[in-house]
Amino acid sequence: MSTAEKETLGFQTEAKQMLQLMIHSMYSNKEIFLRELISNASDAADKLRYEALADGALYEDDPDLRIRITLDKDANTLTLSDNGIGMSREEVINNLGTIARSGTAEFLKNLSGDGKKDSQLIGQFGVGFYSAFIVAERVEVFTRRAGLTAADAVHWESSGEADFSIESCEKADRGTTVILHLRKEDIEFTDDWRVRSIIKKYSDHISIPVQMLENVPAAKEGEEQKVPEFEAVNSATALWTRSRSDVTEEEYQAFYKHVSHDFSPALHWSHNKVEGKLEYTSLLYLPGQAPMDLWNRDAARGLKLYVQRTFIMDDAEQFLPLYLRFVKGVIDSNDLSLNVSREILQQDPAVDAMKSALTKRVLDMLSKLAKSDVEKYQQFWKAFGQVMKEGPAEDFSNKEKIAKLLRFATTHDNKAEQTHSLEDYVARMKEGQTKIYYVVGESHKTASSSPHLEVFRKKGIEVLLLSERVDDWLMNHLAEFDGKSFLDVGRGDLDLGDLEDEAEKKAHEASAEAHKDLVERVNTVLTDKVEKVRVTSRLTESPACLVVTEDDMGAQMRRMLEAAGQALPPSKPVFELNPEHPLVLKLDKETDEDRFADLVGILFDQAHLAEGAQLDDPAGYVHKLNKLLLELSA
Ligand SMILES: Nc1ncnc2c1ncn2[C@@H]1O[C@H](COP(=O)(O)OP(=O)(O)OP(=O)(O)O)[C@@H](O)[C@H]1O
Repeated sequence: MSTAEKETLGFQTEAKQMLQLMIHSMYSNKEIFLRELISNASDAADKLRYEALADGALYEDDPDLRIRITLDKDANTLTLSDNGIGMSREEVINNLGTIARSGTAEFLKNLSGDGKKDSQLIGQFGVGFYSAFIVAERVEVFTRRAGLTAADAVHWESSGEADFSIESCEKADRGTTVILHLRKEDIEFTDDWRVRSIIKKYSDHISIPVQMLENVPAAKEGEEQKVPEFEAVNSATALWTRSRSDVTEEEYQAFYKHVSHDFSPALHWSHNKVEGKLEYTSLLYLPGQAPMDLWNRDAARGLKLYVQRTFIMDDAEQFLPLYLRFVKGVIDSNDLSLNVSREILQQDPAVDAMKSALTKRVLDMLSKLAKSDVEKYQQFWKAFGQVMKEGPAEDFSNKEKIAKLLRFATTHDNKAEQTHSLEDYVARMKEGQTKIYYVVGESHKTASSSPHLEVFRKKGIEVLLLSERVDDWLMNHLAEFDGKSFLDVGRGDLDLGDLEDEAEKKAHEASAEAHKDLVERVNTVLTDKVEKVRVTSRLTESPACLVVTEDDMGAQMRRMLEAAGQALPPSKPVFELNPEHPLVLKLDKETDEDRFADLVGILFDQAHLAEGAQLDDPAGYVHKLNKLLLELSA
């Protein structure tokens, strides 16, 4: 087929669904389409400037980059035209033909049908160009890539339903023109005043002029009518180059939406000019919500990099560590060369120095926020706490700082929300307590009802309740806080240090001695399954529990690695019995060895269940239990 012929191509199935959803959920905030289109045009100008660094001819005698918006009340159209990089035919198909990106199916599953919530989600997913269909029943794009000939231009058209068409056309000037054929009910977007106010509201920070035709008064009799010229509607200076005191909160928020493609407002930001050995400006934002792809480690991340006001690249991930991948923003450096590449960034010592300064900047911003606005900090922690927990392993030098930013659920209030800092914990430590105790469970419920907590509850000692996958990993790297080491209460011998008095220690030794025979009998039954059996003082209500040996990995870590398909050496737990418990007392008196073995088996399996573990032989457990129940009722 010759490229001049008109070709009609279909959107993917999911794409249709996305478009419909977007049109319906954005009806209360229609005007954002203009922000999205201006944002794309501004990115196109940035890209042209960047490519022109290597090939000045791309400017084609038209170096003044700008965006123009024209309105036609009669035709009911809004036209947005830029002289940026433009698109080739292939780029048009790739960029405007695939609404559905990776994760669309997953995303669609998350929708609730509640317009307000869904519109937030759609924003998070990023609708970009397609937001044009919120107000337009038909959209046409005429585009020519810089460097190609006028005959290489492309005309794209769609009514946002099943398909779009694409054909070759002539376009003398480089760049992209988007024509929105507005719906009847959206005629307001041909109103000059209305459109100007939207530009001021959302796009004032765009660094190139967004122009509209000036309003000229009708000529008086005998005078010549003045022809209107294009004039800039926005202030057209890169926002980060302005001084902090000159930028309003609304402007910072509008700029955030431009750099992050996030529809919801930023939570907080930090804007700084650094002078001295290294000279750069940074504007770093904390998003208010986690993006869809936060857990995809290959997803785009990092800052927009500018060198001396010239856009160089999106997603410059070299300037922040992975655990701060949620931070969005801009860095503008005076020290890097304009033809810097990702490879060069990786080797440049100036980049390392900037990375450590920016990391410190983000951690300081977080610690200030935690002090000044607890509610906002909690919102941050809810969205990004799990990512922050990767910090101590990745960034050893800032371990102490990160540790102060961590928040935990604890037995202080037993709530699932992670609201307690380690500093709070330390301040509440008992006299004589030298360790920070924690328990790890599959869920908050399992952790908070773990039998290992019984003695701690009795003594009023606070324990951190950990239940996220990353927690075991975090604890392995944290090791200590404020000179106090962390101790997993489900691991090794119970070590209460000075929290246990002499009399208690003596009583425990005496009990161990008194139950030597019982321990030996239980050991014989479980011999292949346990490392060891012993009596315990950590239980007050449960008859028995499992303990991980000192040098074994935690049960949670083990389950995680096994789920990932790793073959692990078998591990055997220590089985601890509560000698005060009526069931254990009964066990001690049991003379029938078969029944004794069944009862031991049940206690052993129950100890697994209390940990949230799966039983190796659930049917065997049920069988043993039913047998005992029948004997009981006989
Ligand atoms: N005016 C334009 N000039 C050149 N390319 C454009 C223009 N508008 C859109 N594009 C291309 O189309 C792509 C898709 O645009 P779209 O707005 O849908 O997504 P995006 O800007 O990449 O991300 P987001 O959806 O988060 O806004 C852009 O990445 C860009 O390559």
